Amino acid sequence: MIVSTTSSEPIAEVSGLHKRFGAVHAVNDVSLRIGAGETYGLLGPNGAGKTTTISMLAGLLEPDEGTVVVAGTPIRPRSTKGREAIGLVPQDLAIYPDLSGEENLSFFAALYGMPNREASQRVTEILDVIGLTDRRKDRTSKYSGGMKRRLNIGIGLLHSPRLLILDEPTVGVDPQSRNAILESVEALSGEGMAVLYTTHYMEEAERLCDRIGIIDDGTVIAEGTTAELTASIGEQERVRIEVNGQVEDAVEHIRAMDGIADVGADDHALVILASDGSHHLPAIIGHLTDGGAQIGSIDVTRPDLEAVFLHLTGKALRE
Ligand SMILES: Nc1ncnc2c1ncn2[C@@H]1O[C@H](COP(=O)(O)OP(=O)(O)OP(=O)(O)O)[C@@H](O)[C@H]1O
Repeated sequence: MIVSTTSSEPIAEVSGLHKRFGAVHAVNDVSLRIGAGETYGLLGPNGAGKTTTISMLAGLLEPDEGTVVVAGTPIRPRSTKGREAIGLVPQDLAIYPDLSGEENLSFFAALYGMPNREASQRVTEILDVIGLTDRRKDRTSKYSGGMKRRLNIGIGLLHSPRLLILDEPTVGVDPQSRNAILESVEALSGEGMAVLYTTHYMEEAERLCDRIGIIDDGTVIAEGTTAELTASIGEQERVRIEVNGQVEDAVEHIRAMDGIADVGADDHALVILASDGSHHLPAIIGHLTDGGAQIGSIDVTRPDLEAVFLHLTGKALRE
């Protein structure tokens, strides 16, 4: 298994977590570290153990075994110590439909015991981060599902946690809200927040996460950057070039280039496999056009996290 560690100040340190529900070993020896300013993605299908892991990380569920330390403080379910460092945004919404977005945030700020002046400034900041400033006065019963989800994230951010935990925050939200959520996470990470992001959408993990743990059946089966994970399965980039004219003569020439794994041809196209196929494109195109061929479409397919998951488990990430 690839294991990569963060180089920044560790904010979340999870070691050897186990949780069983009867015969189900929901979380089986999960360890991970997340540094300041780092977004860590826990990527896995439904039922893989993501929610159970973060419930233990946030101190809501007692692990059978293992330890959690956040911002230097051990987290234990029966103690509130260290909780102020954690912002947990669960899948379930906890907002009041009769209150506006702004009133919801102010209500939770008061609940956290924030002095009025500090609260009002923080609420303004949060509305900006989650992109709801212009809708702040509307009752949340009028909000779309995505806007409610964004407000839920805002509530998790009120007390300025060092670690923000988001449990599948974009499931069932409209594209505009989805984008707003991804942009908020990028901005928060840029400001130094550690983020744990669970998802079964590989595009989100690829876009947001500095490192990704792939979880299946309660076990993190691989961990690394997207590039490390895709490289680990030894799959190549596939470059398909549509060509008007003869391609057979070019096949041997391209095959002899350094770094080319294989070349195939049919009547109208060359298919080239290489670990860094796009890097070779200029030389390949130069060779083809010098030989009088006309180039049509060029299509580069890179191995992605879906391919990694399939390779490691024999299953598709999405059902
Ligand atoms: N309270 C519980 N009692 C019994 N089994 C549970 C409980 N919570 C979770 N499980 C089981 O543990 C396993 C992991 O569930 P978990 O919710 O952590 O997965 P997940 O990756 O978050 O998936 P999802 O996206 O569906 O929430 C599943 O088999 C689930 O049915």
